[in-house]
Amino acid sequence: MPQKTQDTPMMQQYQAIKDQYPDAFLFYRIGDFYELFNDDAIKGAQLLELTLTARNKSADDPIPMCGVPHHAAQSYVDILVDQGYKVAICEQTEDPKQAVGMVKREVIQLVTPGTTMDVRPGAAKANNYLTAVLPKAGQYGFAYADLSTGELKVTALAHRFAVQNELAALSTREIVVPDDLSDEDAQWLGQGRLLSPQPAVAATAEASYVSQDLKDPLQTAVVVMLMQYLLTTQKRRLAHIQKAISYQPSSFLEMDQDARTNLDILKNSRTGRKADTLLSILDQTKTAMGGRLLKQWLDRPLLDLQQIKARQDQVQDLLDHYFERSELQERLTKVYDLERLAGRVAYGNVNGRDLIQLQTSLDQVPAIQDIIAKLDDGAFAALQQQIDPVQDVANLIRRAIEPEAPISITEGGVILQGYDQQLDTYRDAMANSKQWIADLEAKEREATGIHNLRIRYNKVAGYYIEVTKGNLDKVPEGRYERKQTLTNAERFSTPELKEKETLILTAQESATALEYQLFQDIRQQVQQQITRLQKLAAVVAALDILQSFAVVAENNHYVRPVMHAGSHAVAIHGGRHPVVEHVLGTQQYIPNDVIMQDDTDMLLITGPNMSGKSTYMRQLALIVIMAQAGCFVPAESADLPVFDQIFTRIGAADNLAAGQSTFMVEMMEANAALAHATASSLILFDEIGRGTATYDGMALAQAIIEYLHDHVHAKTLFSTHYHELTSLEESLVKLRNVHVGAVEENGTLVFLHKMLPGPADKSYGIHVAKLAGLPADLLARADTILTTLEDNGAKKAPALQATPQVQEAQLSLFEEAPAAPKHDPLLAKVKRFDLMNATPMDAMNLLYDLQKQLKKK
Ligand SMILES: Nc1ncnc2c1ncn2[C@@H]1O[C@H](COP(=O)(O)OP(=O)(O)OP(=O)(O)O)[C@@H](O)[C@H]1O
Repeated sequence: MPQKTQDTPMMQQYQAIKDQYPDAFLFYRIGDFYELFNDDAIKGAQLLELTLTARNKSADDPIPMCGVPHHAAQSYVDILVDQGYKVAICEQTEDPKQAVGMVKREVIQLVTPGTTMDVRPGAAKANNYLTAVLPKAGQYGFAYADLSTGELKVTALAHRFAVQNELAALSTREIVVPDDLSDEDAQWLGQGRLLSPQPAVAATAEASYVSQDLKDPLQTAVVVMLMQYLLTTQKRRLAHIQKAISYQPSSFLEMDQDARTNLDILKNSRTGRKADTLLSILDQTKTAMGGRLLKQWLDRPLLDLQQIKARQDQVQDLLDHYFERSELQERLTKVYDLERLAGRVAYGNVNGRDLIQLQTSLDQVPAIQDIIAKLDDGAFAALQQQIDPVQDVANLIRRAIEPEAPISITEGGVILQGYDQQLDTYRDAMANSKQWIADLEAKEREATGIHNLRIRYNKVAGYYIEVTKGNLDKVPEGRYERKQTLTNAERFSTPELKEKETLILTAQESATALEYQLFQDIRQQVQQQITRLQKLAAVVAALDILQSFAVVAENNHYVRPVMHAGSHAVAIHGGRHPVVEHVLGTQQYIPNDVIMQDDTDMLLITGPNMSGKSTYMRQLALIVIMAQAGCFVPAESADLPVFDQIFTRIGAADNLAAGQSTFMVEMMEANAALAHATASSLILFDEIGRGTATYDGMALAQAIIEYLHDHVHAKTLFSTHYHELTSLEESLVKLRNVHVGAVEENGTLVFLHKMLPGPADKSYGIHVAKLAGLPADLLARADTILTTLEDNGAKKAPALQATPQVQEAQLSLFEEAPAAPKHDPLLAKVKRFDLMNATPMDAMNLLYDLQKQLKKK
């Protein structure tokens, strides 16, 4: 009976390996291909658009199969990992020629979304963070690492909300979790992310090393868990992973997930791309490291006043020194990605060209030091001291590595002449022998009188003397040994030529082997210095950001904000939204003040849609973030406190996919602010309550305003279209009304995008309807209803204490239908008005009149 296909030795080996990686695609190497089998093949063929074939097609049990050529495998792996899958790379670990029976195979690496080292263009300026979350006794150990740069950070978080904020900040795609994670935790952690369970195992030497500075057992445990996962997937020593640094999210300006999305800091919330974000405006960095660090600075702005001022001093200094700044930029453009080069050195996949890039980068450092020395040493003294130029590594590479080194490190040509005596001896032997052969050719030509006699080399025949057919009669008898006959020529050898050939070939083989060994040795030496290289990379990255801030400040006319402690007062004059200003052009953008001294905690912003309320609110938050990141800000002047947190509820963010209604999300976000904000926080609430029926929405909005005003005291911008809320200014001492100005020009309403004191004129809505071309009698009817409503008591928001009158007002507030109007001379005037024959301007005049008289009342 024929053997079943699934039972062949190869398929048995395949299955044994596959069983160890049930949740990964197994790329199984056969010759020049990686093959996928069974379910992997069916799914893989679909995802990778490959042709699905079968192994042993004619058998009863053909096996589904598809494959990719090994040299193109990387891009296929990237596609799968991009979509959130894992890929196990299984190689042949012995030479098939030497194998007895089945060729040995082993998985050499498990590529996962959180561990992939994406080398595609554009990926350089982004970190790929693998996160680990370890819940224990109501707390969460939280660690993250970037495998390509070796960065490793850890913290302990007290609640889910904080974990979610951190996950959002890091845009993490994969979370390592304990293998006994509860279903409930798996549910919320796993939303849109891959969860990779890791069994608890004793810490290896590497895991102990990276966690050795940590004091908190939970933080140690989560770092060990993360490191063990890295070691199991990468299957090699990871010398470049840095010792874990413990941090507290609360030592930076914290932003909730909604704030990060809504403020378009790193990603545009509509497009998901970098264009039209704060990052895109501020990123004039020259190095990939600077680009990555800038994201971190914007993600985690500072709280420490001294640190903020220190950055500002440096930016100012670079602004004042134009020539030094240009020189610095020029140097920085020649610095390659030191962090990732260091990572590749540790990883063992560095080649000669990478080392040359490392040297070129290090060659810039002494010049950079000179430039900094010319700047104000007050601002740069600390940074200057931190620079270790690591010139020993640069010198080693300069002495050892061929500047035009080939990509391969196994075929020679990588190590420079003069670096190693033994290598030089081999090379001399090769060179001398080649000269000897050239001399032999001349000698033989003379001896035989064959002018076109040639000595040549090819891989199959080795060195040989070639004589064309016509000259064969001149070949000396006995001394030449026939090797090969061609149509037009004969090839010969001589004993002395054979001897030289052996000498040359062994010298070449020895030289190549020695070169490889020397290269590994140099790599080892560089690897010893990885920590120093990583430190240098961090300083260069910071310098790069500072010059970027200076360039942006100069080009965009930003000013240095004055930062103060001890009060939460805000005074921004002529503030601008950095991104909208960029999109509209400076000419088009209308600057606005934000003045909230100690007597004001809240600005209640009224104004119609599209008038610029959200832009105004976002503008404040972005100026705060920029200031606390150390950057200058788009304003004529800015005097700011240091905020501890930013909360936002802006726009119609819906989370329907997660099964929550828009209004529920709105309330949850509002709640996050109410629960966690302090007097040092900034809150932006845009039209809270509009997600539900008018009256309960308005009631909630008012209650939220009152709560924030009385209990939280955070600086708050609250925009609303409930005009009634503007009367709260009378009862809440720290609330001020502001509105967006508008003028009527030639019968149309034009928004000025200018914030002005006081509440908005409430009939804007009807004006806008008029602009939209609604019928005149409909508009007139709306006018009438408006007056009726207003008169009916819905005009004023209920006061704080529920006196009998107020209770009455509250009741009428919740009545659905307007009651009949009472007698009033103003109403009489409206009644008399001849709507059908009035111009829009007449209507405006009437309204103006009515309002004036009402205000007098
Ligand atoms: N200060 C400004 N100067 C110039 N144009 C502005 C300014 N502020 C806003 N705009 C323009 O007005 C448009 C609408 O602004 P924004 O979205 O802030 O309005 P809004 O009042 O919040 O509207 P909605 O209530 O519909 O969200 C913006 O896209 C921008 O083009």
